[in-house]
Amino acid sequence: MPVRRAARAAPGGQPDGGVSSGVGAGRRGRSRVSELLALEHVSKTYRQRRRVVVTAVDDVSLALGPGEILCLVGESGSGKSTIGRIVTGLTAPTGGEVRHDGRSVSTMTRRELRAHRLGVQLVQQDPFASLNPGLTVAQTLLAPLTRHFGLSRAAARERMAALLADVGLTPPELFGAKYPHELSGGQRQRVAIARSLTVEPRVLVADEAVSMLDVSIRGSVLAKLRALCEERQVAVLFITHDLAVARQFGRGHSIAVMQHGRIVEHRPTSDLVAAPEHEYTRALLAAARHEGLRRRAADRTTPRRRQDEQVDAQIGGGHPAGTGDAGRVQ
Ligand SMILES: Nc1ncnc2c1ncn2[C@@H]1O[C@H](COP(=O)(O)OP(=O)(O)OP(=O)(O)O)[C@@H](O)[C@H]1O
Repeated sequence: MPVRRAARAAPGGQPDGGVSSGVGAGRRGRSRVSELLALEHVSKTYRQRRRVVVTAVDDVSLALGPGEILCLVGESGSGKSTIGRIVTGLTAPTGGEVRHDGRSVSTMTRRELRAHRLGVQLVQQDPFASLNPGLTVAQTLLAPLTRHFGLSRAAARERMAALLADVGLTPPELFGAKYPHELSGGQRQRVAIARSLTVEPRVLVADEAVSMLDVSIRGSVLAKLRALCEERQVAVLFITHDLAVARQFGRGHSIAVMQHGRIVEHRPTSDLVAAPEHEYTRALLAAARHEGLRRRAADRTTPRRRQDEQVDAQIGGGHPAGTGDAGRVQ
């Protein structure tokens, strides 16, 4: 199926009218001065006993510039995580090319590959599974700081305290001494975000990074993540099955919708939400609206706080970088 030509959101959120997914995206991506990371006609098939079992990703092209957010949305099994794994270098594509700073990952030396993998960090769905249960928060954060940057113990501790403050976990002495099981889900995910930032990545792949969190704290974690990435000009590939979350997190940037391993629509967030062009996008939007109405109705019958509105306010409220809900620990 041909992929639509689509305008992309440039850093800062202004669509530049170019093509960023599907046929032609790579050509344009190569000419972009600000291209940081790009997939060009990437495919991934999984085989079993030499037989093709599934085409998880089929001819996908996309590009990310510094500080740019691209939300990848689609139903379960559409290939989102496979793209995330390809971008982070955890999975090799079976076709196409991945470029970092204009260099093809497939031709990189071992040293360059190491730098590529450090520069593209993954924040996963389950922070419990991604944090070592036997290490305190301080041990988790100090290791990369001393190992990769060769910082002295004192300098690493100072940097760790700043990172914990950045994700709203203060005082650092209190949180540094805790093990993952002594933290709430929201706190664990903040530690996972802080850890991914220790190596000063240029790209973050957030794969369903908040979907296990209670809706009441989801917004604050997303607001924190967005503010940090804006402040550091880190590009984000934000993977989610939830179009409502993508709409909020990707405001001013762009959304790519995936179905059966292909990107069927990739446009600036506001345009895609206001006038979806693909039938599948329209179905996703209708489902998101239905879910929103259902939650609001449930809120009216429950004297609890209106969580959806709270999430909207937290995500859309434009917390100043580095503040957000700092000091209000979830
Ligand atoms: N290691 C693997 N071996 C074989 N098939 C795989 C493997 N990993 C993924 N797949 C298949 O590839 C397809 C895409 O999977 P992927 O995890 O990328 O989808 P997804 O959109 O991220 O789904 P979800 O939202 O449920 O995580 C699915 O059909 C899945 O079963």
